[in-house]
Amino acid sequence: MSWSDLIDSCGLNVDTKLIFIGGGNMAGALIKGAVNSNFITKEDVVISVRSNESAAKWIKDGFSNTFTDNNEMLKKFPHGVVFICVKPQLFGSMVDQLEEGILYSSPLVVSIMAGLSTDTLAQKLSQSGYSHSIVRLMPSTPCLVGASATLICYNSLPHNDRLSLVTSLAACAGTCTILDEKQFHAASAVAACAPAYVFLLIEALADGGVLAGLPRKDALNLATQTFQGAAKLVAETGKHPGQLKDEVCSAGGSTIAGVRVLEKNGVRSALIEAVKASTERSEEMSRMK
Ligand SMILES: NC(=O)C1=CN([C@@H]2O[C@H](COP(=O)(O)OP(=O)(O)OC[C@H]3O[C@@H](n4cnc5c(N)ncnc54)[C@H](OP(=O)(O)O)[C@@H]3O)[C@@H](O)[C@H]2O)C=CC1
Ligand SMILES: O=C(O)[C@@H]1CCC=N1
Repeated sequence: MSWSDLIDSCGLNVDTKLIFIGGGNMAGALIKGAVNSNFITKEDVVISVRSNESAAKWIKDGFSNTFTDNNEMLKKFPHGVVFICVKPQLFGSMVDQLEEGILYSSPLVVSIMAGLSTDTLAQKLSQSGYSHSIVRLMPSTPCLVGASATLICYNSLPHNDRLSLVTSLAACAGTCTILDEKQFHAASAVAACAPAYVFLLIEALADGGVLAGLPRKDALNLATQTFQGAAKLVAETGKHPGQLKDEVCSAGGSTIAGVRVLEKNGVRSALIEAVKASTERSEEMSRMK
């Protein structure tokens, strides 16, 4: 189903837009992924950014409804589903600059901001006249290629099947998992932060190939395909990754020699600690005012 079919089935006006406050890396991946998968068109999208430079880029990419003034945008499009995509640290000041009651007619507000809880969001957004459900969406940049493990939670179920607007957006960008907000910090670390860990691992694997004499381009292609292949094998066989690792390691062979070095250097522990640190930082951000 496309966005226009969905808004019709939710009883919303045919002109209901997706309004993005913030059009940076994450909103960009989400929007462009959804356009590429034909879930939305560029005309369905309205975006606000802070700088003229960013606005010019969006307009050049064919998103003509781009603004640098949130009040002007929300007055022109008062009935849109609003996605808040600014950095969490800027949320408070962004809302303080909105005119009182300006979100009164929005059918749904969705936050992609890390950390900030639905309670914090609901409390702050009430000054802008918003009093419906708050949905949190935690995508990752692989949205751009339809391969994000996106998370969703909410403080109360949006009425008239409006949650489907968000689950469908997530589903067109990969997988969509609805969970309890209590699990959101940990799940965000594994699903939304960890792509950065994996990019680092791919880069390091390629560096190893270069050290061993491969041309950089070949090393990077091989490392990328290796990660893709290994992830696909886990997903499609359902086998435990430990068993799949054992199936690669021949007795006295070359793989176990490399595995020994990974274990000696604490790669397992480093990943575990990284998830713990990202989870704790997200919890810390939730306490920001
Ligand atoms: N990056 C990621 O992988 C993920 C990020 N997130 C969340 O997404 C949010 C955005 O992150 P990310 O995209 O990486 O950050 P970016 O810095 O790339 O983007 C932030 C955007 O917000 C805009 N902006 C800043 N202030 C305002 C304002 N007052 N009104 C309108 N727009 C404004 C900026 O405009 P300008 O371009 O002009 O500076 C920019 O386009 C964060 O809350 C983050 O927690 C969630 C999941 C994954
Ligand atoms: O680093 C961050 O805070 C955001 C949230 C998840 C991914 N990037």
